[in-house]
Amino acid sequence: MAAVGASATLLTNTKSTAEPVRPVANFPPSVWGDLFLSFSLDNSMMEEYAEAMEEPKEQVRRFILDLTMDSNKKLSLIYTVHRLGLTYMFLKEIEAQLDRLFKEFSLEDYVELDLYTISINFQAFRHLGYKLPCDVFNKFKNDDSNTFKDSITSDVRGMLGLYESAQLRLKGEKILDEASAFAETKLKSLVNTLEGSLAQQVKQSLRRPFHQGMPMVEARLYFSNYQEECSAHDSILKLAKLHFNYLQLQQKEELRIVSQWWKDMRFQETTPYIRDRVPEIYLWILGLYFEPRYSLARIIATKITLFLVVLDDTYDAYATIEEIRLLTDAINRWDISAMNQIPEYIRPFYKILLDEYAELEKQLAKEGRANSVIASKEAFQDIARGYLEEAEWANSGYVASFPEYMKNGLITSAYNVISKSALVGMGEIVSEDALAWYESHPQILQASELISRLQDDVMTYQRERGQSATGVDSYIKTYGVSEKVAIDELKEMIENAWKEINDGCLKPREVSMDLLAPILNLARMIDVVYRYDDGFTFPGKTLKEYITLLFVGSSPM
Ligand SMILES: CC(C)=CCC/C(C)=C/COP(=O)(O)OP(=O)(O)O
Ligand SMILES: [Mg+2]
Repeated sequence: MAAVGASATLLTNTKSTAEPVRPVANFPPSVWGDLFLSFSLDNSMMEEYAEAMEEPKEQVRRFILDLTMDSNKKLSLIYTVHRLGLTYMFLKEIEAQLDRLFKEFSLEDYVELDLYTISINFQAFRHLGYKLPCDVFNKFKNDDSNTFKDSITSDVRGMLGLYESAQLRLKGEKILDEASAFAETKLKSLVNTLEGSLAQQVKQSLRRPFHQGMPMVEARLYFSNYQEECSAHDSILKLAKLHFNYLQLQQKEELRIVSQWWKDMRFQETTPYIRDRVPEIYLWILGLYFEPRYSLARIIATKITLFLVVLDDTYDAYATIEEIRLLTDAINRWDISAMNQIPEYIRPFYKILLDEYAELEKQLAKEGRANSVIASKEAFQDIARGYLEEAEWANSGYVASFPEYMKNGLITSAYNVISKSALVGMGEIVSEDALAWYESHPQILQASELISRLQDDVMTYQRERGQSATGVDSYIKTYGVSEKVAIDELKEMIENAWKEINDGCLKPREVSMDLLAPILNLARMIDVVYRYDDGFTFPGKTLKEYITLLFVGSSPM
C-alpha cells in the first residue's frame, strides 16, 4: 500500500474531463536511465574465469577434506567459505565434514575455547543447518542469570561473533536474546574507538548482521572487510576473486536482458505512473539465489515481480475503485476476451501478462513441469484479489481488525507469488512433492510473508496514513494501544518470525535447502530494502549502493 503515500505530493489528474479524477502518484524516477542496456557480454572472458577457477577450487576442496586439520580450524575454514558465497561449490564435502564434527561435539570441549572461536563454530554449524546448542555460550554468563560478564566486552572480535551468532537464535533461546541486545549495545558504544578492518567489520555488522543481509553483497563485503580471514588460504582468495568476476559478467548480462525486455514491452509508456525499478527488482531476485545455474530462474522471477510492481502501483496509485474491480475480475478470468472489459491504459499490461505466462507454460510443459507455472499464476490471481480487498477497505474508510488485516496482509506481502515464481526456472529439483509443499503454505513461508508485510508497514505507515490502513493502524484499533506499543509489538512479531525461519532451515528439513533458500532470502531482502527507509520507492541509498557495488563498480581483480 505504500504507493500513494510514497509520493510527496498527490496531484489531481485534470488532463481530460472525460477521464475520472484520479490521484497520480509522483514517484521518483529511475536513477539508472538506460545504463544496463548497453552491456555486452564477452563469452570468452566468462570461459576464462570458469577455467581459472578450476585449480583453486580443487585446492579448497582438498583443504575442506583434510582430516589432519584441527577441528576449530576446519570450522573456521568452512565459515569463511560460507561467508564468501562459495558453499554451493563444496556442499557435499562441507556436509560430510560437519556431519562428522557434529557427531563428535561435546560441551566439555568448548570449556577452554575463547568467545571468538566458539562463535565462529556456532555460526558454521547453524548456518549449514546443524543445531549446535546455545549452551556453548553459558560460560560467558553471570551465574544464576541470563546477563553476560562485563569482562567479555574487551574482546571485540568475540563480541562481534556473539552478536552475529545471536541472529541465528530459535524460540526459547533466551541466552541469545540477551546476547543480541547486550552485544549490540556494547558494540555501538565502542565502534567509534576502533580502527582499521575491525572497525569496518563492526560497522558492517551493526548496519546489518550477515544473517539478515543479501548473500551476494555480504560475500562482497566480507571480501573487502575481512582480508586477513580471506587470505588464510591463498586459494580461497583467488577463487573468491575469480568467482566474483565470473558472476558479475553473468549477472550484468541478465540485467541487460530484463532491462531490454522491460523497454521492449513499453511499460514506461503505457503505465507511466508506476515505479520504474528494473535493476532494483533484479537485485531483489538476485538476493534469492546467485548460483550460476539459476540464471534463467532469475530472469523469469524478475519479469513476474515486475508485473507485480505494475499491478501494485495501478491498484494503489492510479486506478479508480471501479477499474480495480474490473481488472481483478479480468485477472481471475485469465482470458484474452476479458480485454475489452478493462480500461484501455491497462490492456497492454494484461496482454503481456497472459502472453508471458502462456509462453512459460509452453516451455515448461516440454519438461513436464508446467505445474510450477500454474502455481505462480494462481498465486498471482490471489494477490490481485488481496490488493482488491485492500482497495475496498481504503475506499470505504474501513480499518480491518488485526487478524483480518494479517490474513490479507500475508497475501499482499507478495512473497507467496514471488517464491513460487522463483521456482519456475529452477529445473528438476522442483518436483511435484516440492510444489505440493509450497502449496501447503508452510510455516516458514508464512513467517517470511509476515516479516515482509510488517516490516514494510512499520517503515511506511506514517506516509500511508490517510490513504489506507496498515498493520499499525489495525493493531492500534484492535488492541487499543498507543502507536509506540503497536510498533514495538509488530517488531517483536517480526523477531519471532525470524526464529521460525531459523528453525525451518535446521536439519532435518522439510525440503532441501535449495528450495528453502528463496524463502529465507526473501525475508533478508525485506531487511535490505526496508530497515532504514522505503528503499524501493526511494532507491537512492542502499539499493543504489548495492547495485553499484555489484554491477557498476569494478570487480575485485
Ligand atoms: C515484495 C516485492 C518485490 C513486490 C513487488 C514490488 C512491491 C509491490 C513492493 C512493495 O511496494 P509497497 O510498499 O507499495 O507495497 P504495498 O503496496 O503492499 O504496501
Ligand atoms: Mg503499493
